[in-house]
Amino acid sequence: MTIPEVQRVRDQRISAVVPLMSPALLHHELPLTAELHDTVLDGRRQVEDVLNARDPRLLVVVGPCSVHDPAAAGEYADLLREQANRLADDLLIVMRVYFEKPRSTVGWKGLIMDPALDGTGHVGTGLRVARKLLLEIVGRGLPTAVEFLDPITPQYIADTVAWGAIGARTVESQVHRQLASGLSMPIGMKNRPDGSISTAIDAINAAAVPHVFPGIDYSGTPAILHTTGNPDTHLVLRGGGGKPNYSAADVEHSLQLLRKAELPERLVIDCSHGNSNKDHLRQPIVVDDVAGQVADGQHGISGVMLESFLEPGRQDLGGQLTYGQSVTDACMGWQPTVEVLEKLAKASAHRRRTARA
Ligand SMILES: O=C[C@H](O)[C@H](O)COP(=O)(O)O
Ligand SMILES: C=C(OP(=O)(O)O)C(=O)O
Repeated sequence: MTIPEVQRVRDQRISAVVPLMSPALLHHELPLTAELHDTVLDGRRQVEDVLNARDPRLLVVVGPCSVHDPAAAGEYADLLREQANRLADDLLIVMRVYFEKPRSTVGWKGLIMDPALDGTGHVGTGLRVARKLLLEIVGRGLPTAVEFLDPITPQYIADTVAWGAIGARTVESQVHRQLASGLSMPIGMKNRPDGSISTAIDAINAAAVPHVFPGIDYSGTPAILHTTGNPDTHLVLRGGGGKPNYSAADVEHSLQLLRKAELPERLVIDCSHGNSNKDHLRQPIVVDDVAGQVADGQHGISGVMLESFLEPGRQDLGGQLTYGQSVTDACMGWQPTVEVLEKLAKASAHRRRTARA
């Protein structure tokens, strides 16, 4: 085939191809120092210990729905760090530092895909900004959590992450299950947006075993990746299908499904999304219920997820932005977040004390 013939069939809907630095180049520019490396490993070990009941604390994955302004996320991390230290006997606090947003249809896809927030899609800049912020947050001693959405991005940032999620919209995808099987940290599998829990259980089983699939290596070269399987995946209940699924009966039902599938009986409850009907004012109501279950000795609840930022609510992109307010889902403001964390710490302390007695 001549080159013009190839060009008539190839890349017919690609309007531009822009070079992107390799993961190795970005790591060289923004390295994970030996000290930060130990902090990441320690954060992952603590999450694993909570999930495997070697540590009686409650895992709390908390932070903005998405990062759109690294300065505001950094300020939030400073505040959260104080709470993480203060409540460390009872809670293992991990900050949501979410850069990739899966959309139901279309919308802003997060800071990695669109760091200028205007659809220009400077992914190289997005990866650089994301890695820099993750390193800064790890440098404050806070473990970080992200959703892994694109199968290429983990090579650029996953070394900074202590807990990862496969989201409700991708939990049925083989690509994401394969990815989870090779990721180095515990991964939460969310129930599907229609509420299906069995799909997340299938994902846990699929990610637990080795897979072979094409991807890129650290140098950015196409490679066939052979994974070992991830033993630290777990269910995340986020509500769905128009119904919440955080009640004591829902939790018991999910634990039964896990038992039937011969999987560890542990789960995380996302107090936002389908469990709050995306109303940030409902998150504390969900927390009240979940804290009650924990205090009553429900050991199947390993953790909770909260969406929280400096300012309550949400705003649309496009106009003058309010500092510290979410541009995706509505978040609790800072003060209610502190109150909710205290409530969860008390519940966790009570569960630990009564288990010992
Ligand atoms: O967490 C954020 C959103 O719930 C998710 O990205 C889907 O958002 P959308 O339904 O507004 O697209
Ligand atoms: C998109 C998210 O959640 P879900 O996949 O549950 O909708 C999220 O946690 O940001």
